[in-house]
Amino acid sequence: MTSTRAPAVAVTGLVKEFPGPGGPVRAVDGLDLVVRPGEVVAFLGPNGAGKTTTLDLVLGLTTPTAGTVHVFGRTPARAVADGQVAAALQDGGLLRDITVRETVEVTAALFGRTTDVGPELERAGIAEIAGRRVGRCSGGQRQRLRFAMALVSDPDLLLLDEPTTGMDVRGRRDFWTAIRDDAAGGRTVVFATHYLQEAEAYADRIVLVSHGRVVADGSLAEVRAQAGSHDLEDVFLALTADDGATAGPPSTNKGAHR
Ligand SMILES: Nc1ncnc2c1ncn2[C@@H]1O[C@H](COP(=O)(O)OP(=O)(O)OP(=O)(O)O)[C@@H](O)[C@H]1O
Repeated sequence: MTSTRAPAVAVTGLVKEFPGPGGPVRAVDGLDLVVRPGEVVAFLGPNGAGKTTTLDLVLGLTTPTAGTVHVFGRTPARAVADGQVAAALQDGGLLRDITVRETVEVTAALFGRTTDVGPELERAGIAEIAGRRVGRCSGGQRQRLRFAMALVSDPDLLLLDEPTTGMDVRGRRDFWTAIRDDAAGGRTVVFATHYLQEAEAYADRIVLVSHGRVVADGSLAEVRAQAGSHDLEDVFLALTADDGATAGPPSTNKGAHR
């Protein structure tokens, strides 16, 4: 990891529109966000709020309709190419016919790394299934594999989109222990989740988005105070009250145009 004084993420006036049959769909609608190095930030919001789209923009996977994104003061593309930012995404493509170890080795090779990937396999809790073909891995094991792949470049910033979906109880506990250890070592982590208890337990800061905008941002205590409730679920429901009517079902078109 390298150290730098620029914000880990600096997003200003971010807008992303996708073409839709009834006109453009505004997935991100003027989002501002600054993440400081070393923070662990939970990105919360209802289905369709724009979380994944924002993470994709920070990774440079899509280009903004308007606004700017900087990662450690650089373009996302530059930061990704240098391995300064890495991600474990929900639907990152995996090759079914190679093994878990080979998958991580291929990822490491992309960064010119030839050293053993054993430490990453250990850290992600998949050393014991290193020889298993990806196609035979469970959903939770694939999530762990995506995590191992994200670790190979020793990124300063880790973006995680619903990282523990499909993981069992021990898997979640081990995963968050690894993440907190990383954060203690200086790594910045931004994770999107629907598990509010994970946000409460593991994030330094909570950013709640609704309709592509930030509607609450602060420590758990600050966000609770903003909504006047001690219960994060109540806070979430109060601050996203108008989402249910418009957000519709979980976005099923993820990746369709990406
Ligand atoms: N490639 C795309 N083409 C068209 N619309 C899209 C595309 N990607 C996302 N959208 C739309 O943009 C909005 C935001 O989607 P996004 O996936 O960012 O939400 P999310 O907060 O990650 O949701 P979830 O919690 O369901 O994962 C949704 O209305 C979605 O349907």
